[in-house]
Amino acid sequence: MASRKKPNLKLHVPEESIVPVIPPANLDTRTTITIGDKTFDVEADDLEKICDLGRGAYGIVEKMRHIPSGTIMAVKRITATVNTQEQKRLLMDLDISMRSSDCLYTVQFYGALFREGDVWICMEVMDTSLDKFYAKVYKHGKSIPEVALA
Ligand SMILES: Nc1ncnc2c1ncn2[C@@H]1O[C@H](COP(=O)(O)OP(=O)(O)OP(=O)(O)O)[C@@H](O)[C@H]1O
Repeated sequence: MASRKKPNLKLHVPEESIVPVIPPANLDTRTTITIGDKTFDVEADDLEKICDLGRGAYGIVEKMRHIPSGTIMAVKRITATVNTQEQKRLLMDLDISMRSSDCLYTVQFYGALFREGDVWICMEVMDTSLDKFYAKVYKHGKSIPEVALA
């Protein structure tokens, strides 16, 4: 069998861009968001749903407009029940979002807030996601290069 050269799929993330962030112990019903040079307060009541973006194992993701500023964002809504496993999962999700907020290869995390027991994670909207894009690529008989997938 011919030997295949292993592709270099390592992503190079500069050390200084990895900033450890501790998830907030008390999420509030509002959060302060900074996008570029604009900073504003976001309250769940100021967010209106535009459409559904998708559904994950622990929450639904919706495209929303922050009415006062006109900012469009993706909001992942996770129902916080008393189930500790779910709480853990939720905090892990938040933690990952926050930790990776400076990574070039992930969406920008804007902030999180509590809404009637649910946690809303606000983030940058992607043009598409791998699950949707992959289906299009496959339909056209194409493939995604491994380096892009990595
Ligand atoms: N920032 C975003 N912009 C656009 N679409 C998004 C965004 N985040 C999630 N989605 C869409 O919503 C779907 C569900 O997202 P979610 O993060 O909940 O999925 P998951 O990682 O597959 O699930 P889970 O983390 O619950 O196991 C995604 O597959 C994607 O299609």
